Amino acid sequence: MKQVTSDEISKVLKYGELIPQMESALRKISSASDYGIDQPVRSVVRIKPQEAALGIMPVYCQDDEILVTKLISYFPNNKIHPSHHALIIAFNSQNGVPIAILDADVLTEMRTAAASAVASKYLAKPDSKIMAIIGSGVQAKSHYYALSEIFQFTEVRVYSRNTQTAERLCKEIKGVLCTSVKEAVKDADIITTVTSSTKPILQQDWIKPGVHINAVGACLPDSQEISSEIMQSAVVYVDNREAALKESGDVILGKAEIYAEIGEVIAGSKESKTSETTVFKSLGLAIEDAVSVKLILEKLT
Ligand SMILES: NC(=O)C1=CN([C@@H]2O[C@H](COP(=O)(O)OP(=O)(O)OC[C@H]3O[C@@H](n4cnc5c(N)ncnc54)[C@H](O)[C@@H]3O)[C@@H](O)[C@H]2O)C=CC1
Ligand SMILES: O=C([O-])C1=[NH+]CCC1
Repeated sequence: MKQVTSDEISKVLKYGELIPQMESALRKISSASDYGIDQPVRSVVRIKPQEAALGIMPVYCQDDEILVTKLISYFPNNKIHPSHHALIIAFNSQNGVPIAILDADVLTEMRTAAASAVASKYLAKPDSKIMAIIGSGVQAKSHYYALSEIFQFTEVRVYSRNTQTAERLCKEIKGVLCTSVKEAVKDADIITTVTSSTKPILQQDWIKPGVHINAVGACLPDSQEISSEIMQSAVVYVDNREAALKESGDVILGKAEIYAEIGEVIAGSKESKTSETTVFKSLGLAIEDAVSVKLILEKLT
């Protein structure tokens, strides 16, 4: 069985190729049976003393002949180690023989940002110039690079609870360090929330009408990143309805109505309402991991 490290993945996985794969995966999952996809909503084990979780994410896709499962741990209070650790096992979809085990940290970082880039392509205004990133961890950085493949930003603003990592990120991406969420999001065209906050950090009064928001954190039913007021007034898109209704505190506690899955917009069966305030609630799907694995294994062989 092949072993693939995150270093190898960093070398071969490029947003230019990953973003189109994510677009295709998101379209397919919204018509899952047409592509022979079996993807249950992930199982999540809660580790209460550490306010942590372990997710198990299997998927089979007949169309792409892929069968994988990801295991991902989420320990948001980690100080020395990163907050997420992921492994993927890929099986031969004809005979079930394991073919590869992948360190999936970089993969998760990149495919999540690539999915937000796809959502932003459809839901944000094409001439979006100002991006605000809330959070300064792994996903903050990857979202800057992935969205920059689609948009020509003239200003990227960063606010985070951790000033040190926010400063470091700003230095790398030539971003503007902000001292509050309110300051960061003022007049922003695209806002990406990538925090481990469990309480809403983004308020309606601070945002420009017509902004597009990628709500990427708060992937548990008792966590929120976006205020209920925004969730109830914006047009809400999700990666997967079933998952959002089970896993997203922003949807469940925010009492949001889901307008569409992003895959329905890609397929043309639902509108991309770019003139309105839009939220893409991302939870992360096993099919996103699966198509990334396929791309990586093709590159490595
Ligand atoms: N939707 C998806 O597919 C995925 C979602 N995620 C989620 O995205 C979020 C970010 O993930 P990573 O970047 O890997 O985590 P990370 O641990 O590297 O970074 C979290 C960041 O949030 C900041 N933060 C925490 N509370 C904050 C607050 N109240 N205000 C401002 N900043 C705050 C921290 O300072 C840190 O910079 C997590 O909630 C994670 O579970 C992660 C992977 C996939
Ligand atoms: O899809 C994913 O890998 C994750 N979603 C939330 C935390 C990790």
